[in-house]
Amino acid sequence: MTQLDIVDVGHTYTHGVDEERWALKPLELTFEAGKTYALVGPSGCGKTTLLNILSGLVRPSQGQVLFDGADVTALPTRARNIAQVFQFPVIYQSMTVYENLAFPLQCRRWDKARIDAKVHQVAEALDLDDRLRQPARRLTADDKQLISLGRGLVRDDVAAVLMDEPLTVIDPQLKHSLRRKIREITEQFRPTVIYVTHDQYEAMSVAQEVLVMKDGRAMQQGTPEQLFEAPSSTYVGYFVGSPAMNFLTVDREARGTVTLGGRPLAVAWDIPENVGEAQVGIRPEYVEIVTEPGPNTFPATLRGVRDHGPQRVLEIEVAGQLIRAKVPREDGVPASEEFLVQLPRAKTLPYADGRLILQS
Ligand SMILES: Nc1ncnc2c1ncn2[C@@H]1O[C@H](COP(=O)(O)OP(=O)(O)OP(=O)(O)O)[C@@H](O)[C@H]1O
Repeated sequence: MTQLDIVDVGHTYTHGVDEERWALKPLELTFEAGKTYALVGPSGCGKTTLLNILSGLVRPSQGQVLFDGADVTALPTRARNIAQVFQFPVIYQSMTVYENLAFPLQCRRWDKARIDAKVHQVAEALDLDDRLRQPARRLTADDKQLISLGRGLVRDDVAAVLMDEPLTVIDPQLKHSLRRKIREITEQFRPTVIYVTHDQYEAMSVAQEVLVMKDGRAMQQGTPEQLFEAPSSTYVGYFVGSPAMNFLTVDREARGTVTLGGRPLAVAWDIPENVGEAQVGIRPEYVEIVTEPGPNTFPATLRGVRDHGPQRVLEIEVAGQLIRAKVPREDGVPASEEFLVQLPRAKTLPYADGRLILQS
């Protein structure tokens, strides 16, 4: 496993356009050895461009790519010792599962006994050990994707495993178990993994660190918990979490205090006076339905109810603005359309001009 560094790397597919229009604006990133990272963002945000720069398929317009400190920017893909898992499983159809897993090791001239031990170790982790003698073409798409991943894992010296939307062709009911399996085996084998997806739920469930991208820029990198608890921008707050984070426009009063619909609102930390348009963000999971008035309680009106798996999402109007509360389904629906909500102070974060105000 290898650390990958992106040093001032930027890319444009069209020469001569100004940097604002580059597919990837110059950025610095470190992918630590042995960790799984997800690159997530909407279509066209630059995820594949970044992945292709790491694999060597695209030579960046500027900057350097370092593998354990060595400059690989000019090296082609085959010289980078990476494993790739694509949207569609790429396996040797005419070979058995065993032969597919053994092939990269035969190319490296490992001896038979060592190959055999390694193939069995990886096949067991992938739950494919009972199908080693089967032709690989007979396997289902999710098992074929596991073989693609396994072919990277058998190589102890692989620098990184790059995965590009690997669940695209997987049946929805199998996606959940394949996500879990990928997480388990990357934790066991600890390769450096860069996993591209446009699905924030997939990113949060597979990766230890998630990089949220927008318009060729890295918006925030952090653990799933950091992105959930403290999105650095309203964009990340909307993009990560389901339903999205609530953002409410508030009024600033003297000495950094704020009001919502004319009532005082205590926020996690103070808002300096010199910031732009102020909002507060609160996750639907933290909005509470209460019966007694108290700190940070506001009159609310129920506007809609949606079921969300074992949870229920209440659409609520507070101070003329629509927010969502996510509550356990067994809690039922408030008896009256008019009730009180509480926005717990510690979970109510201040934003100005779309950016989280940093705690001073
Ligand atoms: N070969 C290319 N030639 C010209 N422009 C390209 C090329 N590949 C990508 N782009 C452009 O670069 C930008 C980033 O594209 P990229 O494919 O990296 O985004 P993405 O986040 O991976 O999107 P998707 O999820 O749709 O694949 C987009 O505006 C896209 O149109």
